[in-house]
Amino acid sequence: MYELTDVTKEYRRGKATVTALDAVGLTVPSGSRLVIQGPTGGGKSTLLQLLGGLDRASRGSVVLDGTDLSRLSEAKLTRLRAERIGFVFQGFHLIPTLSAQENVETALVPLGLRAAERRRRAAEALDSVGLAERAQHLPSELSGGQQQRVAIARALAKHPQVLLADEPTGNLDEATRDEVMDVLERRWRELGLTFVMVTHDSALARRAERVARITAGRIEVSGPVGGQPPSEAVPPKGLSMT
Ligand SMILES: Nc1ncnc2c1ncn2[C@@H]1O[C@H](COP(=O)(O)OP(=O)(O)OP(=O)(O)O)[C@@H](O)[C@H]1O
Repeated sequence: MYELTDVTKEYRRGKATVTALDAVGLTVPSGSRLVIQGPTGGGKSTLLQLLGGLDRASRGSVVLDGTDLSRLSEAKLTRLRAERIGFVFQGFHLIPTLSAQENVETALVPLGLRAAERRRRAAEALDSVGLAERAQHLPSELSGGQQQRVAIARALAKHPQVLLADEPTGNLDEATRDEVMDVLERRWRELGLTFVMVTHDSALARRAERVARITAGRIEVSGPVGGQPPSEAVPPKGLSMT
């Protein structure tokens, strides 16, 4: 569970100070989904970076399961990110010279797992997003939707508690967008992840239980605080998508 209290983030731009987040308070219960929307420059990506420990708040606290991310040493923050937080971005950020399997394995290197265990987990993660048969393909041999599914497998192979996605369908056409969103939703429910996603897409936001709107650094949240996924909507495990 995330608990944010009075979180302010300021950036220096020359002599000017930009307030990207302004005294934000927010709770995201474990296992729930929150979609973040708002106008460009409102502070959405900044909030996601603070949730992911990629940056630190200027003031206030960002607490994940009792740990204040703004107070952790750099080494502990790096470790926490590697173990507990999966990221998916708009540009898939796959390494072009590595196969899908090798791309997923890279996320497991910081965990100190043996090579055989890395291979097993990466294969399992690719299978879970319907790409078992594409494991040996290079990113250039995969469609955009398949590349994003590799990126999702890479984010989830470490078995994180939290999945953070910044415009994960922003580079995809409508049909592919739904395919990728279906995979994200299914894995969120099956794994009981805490799932926070930034999107401009109102159709995707309508699927969410809670939506936060950030405008000029101020946040407004609509929907129930609990926001647990409805259990009857859980699709069958092992659903295959190729
Ligand atoms: N590294 C930085 N240095 C200086 N200013 C920054 C930096 N990152 C973000 N900002 C500023 O902080 C504000 C919030 O930016 P942020 O990227 O969080 O907005 P956003 O809602 O994600 O926008 P978009 O929808 O365009 O991605 C903007 O005014 C932006 O210019």
